[in-house]
Amino acid sequence: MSDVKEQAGKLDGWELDGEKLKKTYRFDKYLDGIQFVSKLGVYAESVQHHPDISINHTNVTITWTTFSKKELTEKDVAGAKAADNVLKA
Ligand SMILES: C[C@H](O)[C@H](O)[C@H]1CNC2=NC(N)=NC(=O)C2=N1
Repeated sequence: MSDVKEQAGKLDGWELDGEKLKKTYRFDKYLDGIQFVSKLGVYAESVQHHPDISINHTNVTITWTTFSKKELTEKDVAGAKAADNVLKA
């Protein structure tokens, strides 16, 4: 297994699915999820690496992959960590 995937496998609550890293965050309130997405969007712009985001009422699913390379990269692992940190901030 690649180094990146080994790192990905150690992340809390993140599911490794092929070349994708996925996690669903569940919020009590709809606008809490929206605020989380907004903050993560600021991060994504700052590093020019953007996750797929699916909002289903109070559940927000974040999927990281590097589409230009069609594979999981260190940027995706960093993005997953950043998403968890955004939640704590
Ligand atoms: C030019 C720009 O940096 C690229 O198009 C970036 C933008 N954000 C990106 N985000 C992700 N997830 N994968 C990419 O390959 C990617 N490419």
